[in-house]
Amino acid sequence: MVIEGLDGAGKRTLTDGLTAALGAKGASVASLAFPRYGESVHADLVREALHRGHGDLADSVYGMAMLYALDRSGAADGIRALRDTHDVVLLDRYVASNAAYAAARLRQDAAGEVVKWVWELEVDRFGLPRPDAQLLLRVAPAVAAERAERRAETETGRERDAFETDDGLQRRCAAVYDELAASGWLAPWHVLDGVAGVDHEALAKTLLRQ
Ligand SMILES: Nc1ncnc2c1ncn2[C@@H]1O[C@H](COP(=O)(O)OP(=O)(O)OP(=O)(O)O)[C@@H](O)[C@H]1O
Ligand SMILES: Cc1cn([C@H]2C[C@H](O)[C@@H](COP(=O)(O)O)O2)c(=O)[nH]c1=O
Repeated sequence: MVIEGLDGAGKRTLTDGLTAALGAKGASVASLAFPRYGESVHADLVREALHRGHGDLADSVYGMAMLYALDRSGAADGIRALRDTHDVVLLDRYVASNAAYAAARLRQDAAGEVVKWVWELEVDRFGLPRPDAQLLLRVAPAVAAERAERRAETETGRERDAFETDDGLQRRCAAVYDELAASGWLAPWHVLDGVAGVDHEALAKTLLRQ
Protein backbone atom coordinates (compact mmCIF):
# COMPACT_ATOMS: atom_id res chain seq x y z
CA MET A 1 0.00 0.00 0.00
CA VAL A 2 1.56 3.25 -1.15
CA ILE A 3 1.01 6.76 0.20
CA GLU A 4 1.72 9.55 -2.28
CA GLY A 5 1.44 13.33 -2.27
CA LEU A 6 3.26 16.64 -2.35
CA ASP A 7 6.09 17.59 -0.01
CA GLY A 8 4.52 18.51 3.32
CA ALA A 9 1.14 16.97 2.44
CA GLY A 10 1.23 14.86 5.63
CA LYS A 11 2.29 11.44 4.28
CA ARG A 12 4.53 10.59 7.22
CA THR A 13 1.79 11.66 9.65
CA LEU A 14 -0.74 9.50 7.78
CA THR A 15 1.68 6.54 7.71
CA ASP A 16 2.09 6.76 11.49
CA GLY A 17 -1.66 7.16 12.12
CA LEU A 18 -2.59 4.35 9.79
CA THR A 19 0.06 2.04 11.27
CA ALA A 20 -1.43 2.60 14.73
CA ALA A 21 -5.03 2.16 13.53
CA LEU A 22 -4.25 -1.03 11.59
CA GLY A 23 -2.27 -2.38 14.54
CA ALA A 24 -5.21 -1.69 16.85
CA LYS A 25 -7.34 -3.85 14.57
CA GLY A 26 -4.88 -6.71 14.95
CA ALA A 27 -3.05 -6.35 11.63
CA SER A 28 0.71 -6.65 11.46
CA VAL A 29 2.11 -3.60 9.67
CA ALA A 30 5.55 -2.77 8.28
CA SER A 31 6.42 0.63 6.85
CA LEU A 32 9.19 2.00 4.69
CA ALA A 33 9.83 5.54 3.43
CA PHE A 34 11.50 6.46 0.15
CA PRO A 35 14.10 7.81 -0.34
CA ARG A 36 15.73 5.56 2.28
CA TYR A 37 17.97 8.26 3.76
CA GLY A 38 20.77 6.87 5.91
CA GLU A 39 20.22 3.37 4.52
CA SER A 40 21.10 3.61 0.86
CA VAL A 41 23.95 5.46 -0.83
CA HIS A 42 21.62 6.45 -3.67
CA ALA A 43 19.18 8.09 -1.22
CA ASP A 44 21.98 9.94 0.54
CA LEU A 45 23.27 11.25 -2.79
CA VAL A 46 19.73 12.48 -3.53
CA ARG A 47 19.56 14.37 -0.24
CA GLU A 48 22.97 15.93 -0.80
CA ALA A 49 22.05 16.95 -4.36
CA LEU A 50 18.74 18.47 -3.17
CA HIS A 51 20.77 20.59 -0.75
CA ARG A 52 23.07 21.81 -3.54
CA GLY A 53 25.78 19.15 -3.31
CA HIS A 54 27.42 17.38 -6.26
CA GLY A 55 27.59 20.32 -8.67
CA ASP A 56 24.77 20.37 -11.17
CA LEU A 57 23.50 16.83 -10.42
CA ALA A 58 20.10 18.09 -9.17
CA ASP A 59 19.59 19.87 -12.51
CA SER A 60 19.44 16.51 -14.30
CA VAL A 61 15.87 15.23 -14.15
CA TYR A 62 16.80 11.79 -15.50
CA GLY A 63 19.95 11.60 -13.32
CA MET A 64 17.96 12.31 -10.14
CA ALA A 65 15.15 9.95 -11.18
CA MET A 66 17.74 7.22 -11.75
CA LEU A 67 19.08 7.65 -8.20
CA TYR A 68 15.57 7.35 -6.72
CA ALA A 69 14.96 4.27 -8.87
CA LEU A 70 18.25 2.64 -7.80
CA ASP A 71 17.35 3.27 -4.15
CA ARG A 72 14.04 1.43 -4.69
CA SER A 73 15.66 -1.34 -6.68
CA GLY A 74 17.93 -2.03 -3.69
CA ALA A 75 14.83 -2.33 -1.48
CA ALA A 76 12.83 -4.65 -3.76
CA ASP A 77 13.80 -7.95 -2.12
CA GLY A 78 13.19 -6.44 1.31
CA ILE A 79 9.70 -5.29 0.28
CA ARG A 80 8.87 -8.79 -0.99
CA ALA A 81 10.07 -10.27 2.31
CA LEU A 82 7.95 -7.80 4.32
CA ARG A 83 4.94 -8.63 2.16
CA ASP A 84 5.37 -12.30 3.03
CA THR A 85 5.55 -11.68 6.78
CA HIS A 86 3.07 -8.81 7.34
CA ASP A 87 -0.61 -8.20 6.67
CA VAL A 88 0.08 -4.69 5.39
CA VAL A 89 3.23 -3.04 4.03
CA LEU A 90 2.94 0.77 3.94
CA LEU A 91 5.29 2.63 1.60
CA ASP A 92 5.65 6.40 2.11
CA ARG A 93 6.35 7.37 -1.54
CA TYR A 94 7.10 4.85 -4.29
CA VAL A 95 7.44 4.69 -8.10
CA ALA A 96 4.66 7.23 -8.72
CA SER A 97 6.70 9.89 -6.90
CA ASN A 98 9.34 9.54 -9.59
CA ALA A 99 6.72 9.78 -12.34
CA ALA A 100 5.00 12.83 -10.83
CA TYR A 101 8.11 14.86 -9.95
CA ALA A 102 10.06 14.06 -13.15
CA ALA A 103 7.06 14.93 -15.34
CA ALA A 104 6.43 18.15 -13.38
CA ARG A 105 10.10 19.14 -13.65
CA LEU A 106 10.05 18.60 -17.42
CA ARG A 107 6.64 20.31 -17.77
CA GLN A 108 5.15 17.11 -19.16
CA ASP A 109 1.85 15.51 -18.20
CA ALA A 110 1.11 11.95 -17.10
CA ALA A 111 0.98 10.80 -20.73
CA GLY A 112 4.45 12.19 -21.43
CA GLU A 113 7.74 10.47 -22.27
CA VAL A 114 9.31 10.55 -18.82
CA VAL A 115 6.36 8.81 -17.13
CA LYS A 116 6.70 5.99 -19.69
CA TRP A 117 10.46 5.90 -19.03
CA VAL A 118 9.92 5.56 -15.25
CA TRP A 119 7.58 2.60 -15.86
CA GLU A 120 10.03 0.92 -18.26
CA LEU A 121 12.93 1.43 -15.84
CA GLU A 122 11.33 0.59 -12.50
CA VAL A 123 8.56 -1.87 -13.38
CA ASP A 124 9.80 -3.58 -16.55
CA ARG A 125 13.57 -3.50 -16.03
CA PHE A 126 14.08 -3.43 -12.24
CA GLY A 127 11.00 -5.58 -11.61
CA LEU A 128 9.79 -3.62 -8.58
CA PRO A 129 6.74 -5.15 -6.87
CA ARG A 130 3.46 -3.56 -8.00
CA PRO A 131 1.39 -2.10 -5.14
CA ASP A 132 -2.17 -3.26 -4.43
CA ALA A 133 -3.34 0.31 -3.93
CA GLN A 134 -2.07 3.87 -3.87
CA LEU A 135 -3.44 6.57 -1.57
CA LEU A 136 -3.12 10.11 -2.90
CA LEU A 137 -3.10 12.46 0.08
CA ARG A 138 -4.42 15.48 -1.77
CA VAL A 139 -3.86 18.97 -0.39
CA ALA A 140 -3.62 22.33 -2.14
CA PRO A 141 0.03 23.11 -2.96
CA ALA A 142 -0.12 26.26 -0.77
CA VAL A 143 -1.23 24.20 2.24
CA ALA A 144 1.52 21.62 1.68
CA ALA A 145 4.10 24.41 1.32
CA GLU A 146 2.96 26.04 4.55
CA ARG A 147 3.16 22.70 6.41
CA ALA A 148 6.65 22.02 5.02
CA GLU A 149 7.75 25.53 6.01
CA ARG A 150 6.36 25.15 9.54
CA ARG A 151 8.07 21.76 9.88
CA ALA A 152 11.39 23.31 8.76
CA GLU A 153 11.04 25.86 11.58
CA THR A 154 10.22 23.31 14.27
CA GLU A 155 12.23 20.19 13.35
CA THR A 156 16.02 20.22 13.15
CA GLY A 157 17.52 18.78 9.96
CA ARG A 158 14.28 19.37 7.99
CA GLU A 159 15.34 22.53 6.12
CA ARG A 160 13.36 22.79 2.89
CA ASP A 161 15.22 21.44 -0.16
CA ALA A 162 15.37 22.50 -3.81
CA PHE A 163 12.06 20.78 -4.70
CA GLU A 164 10.21 21.95 -1.57
CA THR A 165 11.03 25.61 -2.17
CA ASP A 166 9.89 25.51 -5.82
CA ASP A 167 6.19 26.49 -5.71
CA GLY A 168 5.75 26.11 -9.47
CA LEU A 169 7.12 22.57 -9.36
CA GLN A 170 4.74 21.64 -6.52
CA ARG A 171 1.75 23.05 -8.44
CA ARG A 172 2.63 21.12 -11.60
CA CYS A 173 3.33 18.02 -9.55
CA ALA A 174 -0.14 18.21 -7.97
CA ALA A 175 -1.66 18.26 -11.46
CA VAL A 176 0.37 15.22 -12.58
CA TYR A 177 -0.61 13.32 -9.41
CA ASP A 178 -4.29 14.00 -10.20
CA GLU A 179 -3.78 12.60 -13.71
CA LEU A 180 -1.92 9.52 -12.49
CA ALA A 181 -4.70 8.82 -9.99
CA ALA A 182 -7.44 9.37 -12.56
CA SER A 183 -5.79 6.97 -15.01
CA GLY A 184 -5.11 4.27 -12.37
CA TRP A 185 -1.37 4.41 -13.14
CA LEU A 186 0.52 1.37 -11.73
CA ALA A 187 -2.33 0.35 -9.37
CA PRO A 188 -5.76 1.58 -8.26
CA TRP A 189 -5.72 4.94 -6.44
CA HIS A 190 -7.85 6.25 -3.57
CA VAL A 191 -7.89 10.03 -3.29
CA LEU A 192 -7.96 11.35 0.30
CA ASP A 193 -8.73 14.92 1.34
CA GLY A 194 -5.63 15.87 3.33
CA VAL A 195 -7.02 19.28 4.28
CA ALA A 196 -10.24 18.07 5.87
CA GLY A 197 -8.17 15.40 7.63
CA VAL A 198 -8.20 11.63 7.36
CA ASP A 199 -10.07 9.37 9.78
CA HIS A 200 -7.37 6.75 10.36
CA GLU A 201 -9.72 4.21 11.98
CA ALA A 202 -12.26 4.37 9.14
CA LEU A 203 -9.51 4.16 6.52
CA ALA A 204 -7.91 1.17 8.26
CA LYS A 205 -11.27 -0.58 8.27
CA THR A 206 -11.78 0.07 4.54
CA LEU A 207 -8.28 -1.10 3.65
CA LEU A 208 -8.58 -4.31 5.66
CA ARG A 209 -11.80 -5.16 3.82
CA GLN A 210 -9.95 -5.14 0.46
N1 LIG B 1 -3.74 17.00 8.74
C1 LIG B 1 -2.79 17.86 9.12
N2 LIG B 1 -3.11 19.10 9.55
C2 LIG B 1 -2.16 19.98 9.92
N3 LIG B 1 -0.84 19.73 9.91
C3 LIG B 1 -0.45 18.52 9.49
C4 LIG B 1 -1.40 17.52 9.07
N4 LIG B 1 -0.71 16.41 8.69
C5 LIG B 1 0.59 16.70 8.86
N5 LIG B 1 0.75 17.95 9.36
C6 LIG B 1 2.02 18.63 9.69
O1 LIG B 1 2.59 19.05 8.43
C7 LIG B 1 4.00 18.85 8.42
C8 LIG B 1 4.33 17.91 7.25
O2 LIG B 1 3.80 16.62 7.54
P1 LIG B 1 4.57 15.29 7.16
O3 LIG B 1 5.98 15.35 7.62
O4 LIG B 1 3.72 14.18 7.61
O5 LIG B 1 4.51 15.45 5.56
P2 LIG B 1 5.12 14.56 4.39
O6 LIG B 1 4.07 14.51 3.35
O7 LIG B 1 5.63 13.28 4.92
O8 LIG B 1 6.32 15.48 3.89
P3 LIG B 1 7.63 15.15 2.99
O9 LIG B 1 7.21 14.44 1.77
O10 LIG B 1 8.17 16.51 2.67
O11 LIG B 1 8.57 14.36 3.86
C9 LIG B 1 4.38 18.27 9.77
O12 LIG B 1 4.84 19.33 10.59
C10 LIG B 1 3.06 17.69 10.30
O13 LIG B 1 3.01 17.71 11.71
C1 LIG C 1 10.87 8.88 -3.66
C2 LIG C 1 10.98 9.99 -4.65
C3 LIG C 1 10.98 11.29 -4.22
N1 LIG C 1 11.09 12.29 -5.12
C4 LIG C 1 11.13 13.68 -4.63
C5 LIG C 1 9.99 14.09 -3.75
C6 LIG C 1 10.59 15.04 -2.75
O1 LIG C 1 10.53 16.37 -3.25
C7 LIG C 1 12.06 14.65 -2.70
C8 LIG C 1 12.52 13.96 -1.49
O2 LIG C 1 11.49 13.22 -0.86
P1 LIG C 1 11.03 13.56 0.66
O3 LIG C 1 9.73 12.82 0.81
O4 LIG C 1 10.89 15.06 0.78
O5 LIG C 1 12.11 13.06 1.56
O6 LIG C 1 12.28 13.80 -3.80
C9 LIG C 1 11.21 12.03 -6.48
O7 LIG C 1 11.32 12.94 -7.30
N2 LIG C 1 11.22 10.73 -6.90
C10 LIG C 1 11.10 9.70 -6.03
O8 LIG C 1 11.10 8.51 -6.47
